[in-house]
Amino acid sequence: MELSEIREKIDAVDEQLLDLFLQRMDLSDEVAAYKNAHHLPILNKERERAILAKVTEKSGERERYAYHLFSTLFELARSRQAELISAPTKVAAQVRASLEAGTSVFPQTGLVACQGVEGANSQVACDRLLPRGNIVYVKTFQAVVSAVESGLCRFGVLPIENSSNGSVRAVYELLQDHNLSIVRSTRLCIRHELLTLPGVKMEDITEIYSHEQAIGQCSKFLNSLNGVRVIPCDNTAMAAKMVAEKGDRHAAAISSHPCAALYGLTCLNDSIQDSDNNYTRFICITKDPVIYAGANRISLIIAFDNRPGALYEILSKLAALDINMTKLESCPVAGSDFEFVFFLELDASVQDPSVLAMLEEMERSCAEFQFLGNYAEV
Ligand SMILES: C=C(O[C@@H]1C=C(C(=O)O)C=C[C@H]1O)C(=O)O
Repeated sequence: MELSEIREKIDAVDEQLLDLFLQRMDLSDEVAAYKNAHHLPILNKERERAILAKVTEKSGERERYAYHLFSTLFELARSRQAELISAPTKVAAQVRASLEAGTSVFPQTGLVACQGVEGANSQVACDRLLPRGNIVYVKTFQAVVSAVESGLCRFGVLPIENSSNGSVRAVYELLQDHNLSIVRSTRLCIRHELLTLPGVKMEDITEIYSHEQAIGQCSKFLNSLNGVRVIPCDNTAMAAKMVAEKGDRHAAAISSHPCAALYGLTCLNDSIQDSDNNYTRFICITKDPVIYAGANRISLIIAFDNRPGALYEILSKLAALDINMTKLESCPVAGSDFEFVFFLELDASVQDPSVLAMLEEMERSCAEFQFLGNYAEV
């Protein structure tokens, strides 16, 4: 048979398939109405198992394809039924409320909580995220969160991931434990310099201070040194400030370029990071779940019940809507028996009703679902 002839036949089968699929979905809608009237649950595992047994028996050597097709049909029927009869989910209701409040333009001014001191990478990020904001410096990531939660600052800026070191776990943990929204993000190219008091030579150094993230990003340089103690501190700019204030000629700081001039230090080596493509993403957080105009990125934290295909179901929904996933990272839950949560980022906007419907479906099917925000990267 010619290819064109075979394809004609496939077209005819597809037409029947589509017709039958729509008929099946109509019947499933009727089942939904019945279940609603009789207070029955949507999922009926026994019925699904019985259908699968019949289908696989009739499909011979192609049983696994038939199994997969019918499992997908059930999944579609159940998600349509949930759409018809379930109350809106918590997150979807909250997102709709944010949208109904009207999307506003990102504010130009306001107090911003920033971890560190002048010259910190977070400060450069603050200037990028809110060029006309007023910075309030605090000591820790937790203090940034508290400043925003208490209303002291309208905004807070935190590092969320680095291209060499991955996610900043401490920040994700704070986002999991507090009800905050991401309203903007930005990406900075980070260079690390080795700063000392003027006149200090490499061989004089016995102690190097910096933030844990920076230490991780300069591991090759640090491993090449002998007899040097590496001491983590709160912030790269604080490390520079400390070396300057102590006046210790055996100490050095891993810090950013502006800190040399800011704290009267000299640069001994102007590029000690493992990779020259070293980027850190920073987020701007608020207390209220606001979605500003131009939002095109969604951040989520989700967890599944431990069952086959759970992650696949989520990914297939994204693929069906042609949504690009820019991040998928699994993170072990501390103190659990190998349970994981997933950090997800999507190129999508909740202004698109099909995206919002998909998030609602995800919320229904996931054991844990946290919507961190829909925002623009600047
Ligand atoms: C359609 C129904 O609801 C769900 C979907 C099923 C299906 O698509 O065949 C089967 C059982 C239920 O989990 C039903 O209960 O019959």
